[in-house]
Order: sequence, then structure tokens, then C-alpha cells
Amino acid sequence: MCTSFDSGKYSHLKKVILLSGKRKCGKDYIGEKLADKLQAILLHLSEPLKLEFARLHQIDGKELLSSSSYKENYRKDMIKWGEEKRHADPSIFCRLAIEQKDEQCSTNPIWIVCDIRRYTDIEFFRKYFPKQLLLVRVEASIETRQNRGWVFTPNVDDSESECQLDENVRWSFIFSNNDSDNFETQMTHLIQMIQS
Ligand SMILES: Nc1ncnc2c1ncn2[C@@H]1O[C@H](COP(=O)(O)OP(=O)(O)OP(=O)(O)O)[C@@H](O)[C@H]1O
Repeated sequence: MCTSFDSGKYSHLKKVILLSGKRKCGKDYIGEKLADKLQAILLHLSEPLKLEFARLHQIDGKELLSSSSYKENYRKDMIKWGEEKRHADPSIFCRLAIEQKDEQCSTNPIWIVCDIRRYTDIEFFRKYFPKQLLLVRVEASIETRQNRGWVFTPNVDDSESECQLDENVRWSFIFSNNDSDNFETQMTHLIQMIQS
């Protein structure tokens, strides 16, 4: 397997925004809004993981990518399989997510990664794009997340992949995404930070 990454071809890159947060806090929602406003490209580290998992297990990759309940049937197995792949090669899904959208990544100056879950995800982007990096933590209360469909799932919500980034990360921006929070003001501040 090729583990090299040629960051030189992305010298046009101005910002990489990494979004982290608990399930149903609104990472995708905020990522999509930002991408719309900034004409940025959206990347998901879970995309190559799901597509490869689907191929190996001969199940429907498109269904796995959608937010349907289909993916919940496979979530635990996918986490386990992803752990094994990451153990062998910690940056595998970061590289694959970029490679799979190489054409857009090669031209778009702003990348938004919607689902970082690991210190190694941050380390990969920090290694290759230290000056462009912005780390954004999305937060929402348990009640808000429940209203958005979150149900505590043992071995998922308490797994390392969902909890590792709860500590020891210095976030560039913390986005408070409850219904009572001022969404537009925070978006404006975040966009100013991205464009500065
Ligand atoms: N500020 C908001 N206003 C209204 N709806 C929101 C807001 N943030 C998130 N939502 C809604 O809450 C639900 C969950 O959000 P989203 O899918 O973005 O969460 P997520 O953190 O990406 O979840 P997961 O980790 O499970 O993929 C979606 O239906 C989304 O439209």
C-alpha cells in the first residue's frame, strides 16, 4: 500500500477547517453551510472508510454514505474494521478522502473536513498544512442532540473514536450549536477567521 502523500500539489490551499464534535451536534449541518458560503469543498474521512467497507462486505456503499438508518446496522462493525486499518496506517482515511476528491482538492483553496475523530487526523493535517489549519469544535447539549435524533448507543458513543478528541485539543473556534444559540453571529465570526 502506498502511504506517501504529495502535499506539494496543493500549494494553492489557503485554509483547511477540521470539524469535530459529538454525534448529532451538527458537524455536517455547519460544514454544509460553510461550504455554501465559501464555495469550499467538503470532505468526510468516513467516506472512503464506508466505501471500502461496503466493497469488502458486498453491501450498498451509497446507502452507507447516506444518513439513513442503514448505516446504524453496520456502525459497530465499521468502527472495528476502521480501527484495524488505522492501526496499520494512521493517516489512511485522511489521504484517501483527499485522493478520492483529488480534482476538486487540486483547485479549491478551502477544504472543510466534517468528521475528524482522532489525534492522528489532526496530526496528518498539521504535518502537511500547518499554516492553513483551523480546528473547530461543535458543541450541543445532550437534550439538543436528542431532539436531533441522537440515542446513546453503547460501544459507539463511549468508544474511543467518539471520545478521543473530548480532551487535549486546543481548538481555534468553539461553535455552540444549540437552538437557543446565535447561529448567524457565530457563522459570521468563523467565516471572518477563515478569511483572515
Ligand atoms: N443549527 C441547527 N439548526 C437546525 N437544525 C440543525 C442545526 N444543526 C444541526 N441540525 C440538524 O440536526 C441533525 C443532526 O445534524 P448533523 O447531521 O449535522 O449532525 P452530525 O454532528 O454531523 O451527526 P453525525 O455525527 O451523527 O453524523 C440534522 O437533521 C441537522 O439538519
